[in-house]
Amino acid sequence: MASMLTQFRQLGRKIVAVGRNYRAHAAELGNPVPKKPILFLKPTSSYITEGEKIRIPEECSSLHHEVELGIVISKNGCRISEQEAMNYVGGYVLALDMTARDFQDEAKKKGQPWSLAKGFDTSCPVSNFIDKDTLSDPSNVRLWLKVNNAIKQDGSTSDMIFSIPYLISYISKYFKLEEGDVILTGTPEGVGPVSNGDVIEAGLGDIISMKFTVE
Ligand SMILES: CC(=O)CC(=O)C(=O)O
Ligand SMILES: [Mg+2]
Repeated sequence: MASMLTQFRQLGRKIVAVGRNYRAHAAELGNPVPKKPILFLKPTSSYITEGEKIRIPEECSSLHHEVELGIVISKNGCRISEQEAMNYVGGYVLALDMTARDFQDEAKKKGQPWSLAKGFDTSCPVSNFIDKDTLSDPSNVRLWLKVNNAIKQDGSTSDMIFSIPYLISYISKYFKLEEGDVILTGTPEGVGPVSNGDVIEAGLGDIISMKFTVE
């Protein structure tokens, strides 16, 4: 299991991301609270790990940070029940769902997909793999993020609207989940812009932290 992070990158498995899974984040962007999970995909080419830089996409004028808990799937499954769901979790990663907010706002207005806003190269920085046993209660863990040492996001996964078992079950009704897939579970409030040269530091309680520079 220790090599799972390398493995999921090599497998090139999909990244399924959940939007608006925290009421306060939906409210801060003036979005309604969803009745069902909002899903979108990020390409595996968007992954970066520590040491690599976050690049502002061409013509983007508002690149936002979103800190999220990522679930790493350990085995293939379709139509997984909520009761069985946690048996499909191999571990976790701390992730940033970097978002070109101006692109997303424009896409929303025009009813277009979010692919460019969410899936550009370097839009999915991830931490080292976190073993399942290291995170005993993923439903109640602090998620925090600082920009240039100033705290911007400080939330808890206990505020998720849709639980981890529910998300795994819901997603697997539509997408076959495969070993190495990652589910990004949404961001708490406090999202905001970053600029060239900014240093983003994020953490999951005191279990893991990671640092990325914007360039
Ligand atoms: C408004 C969003 O970008 C949705 C999203 O990604 C989230 O984490 O919430
Ligand atoms: Mg997000």
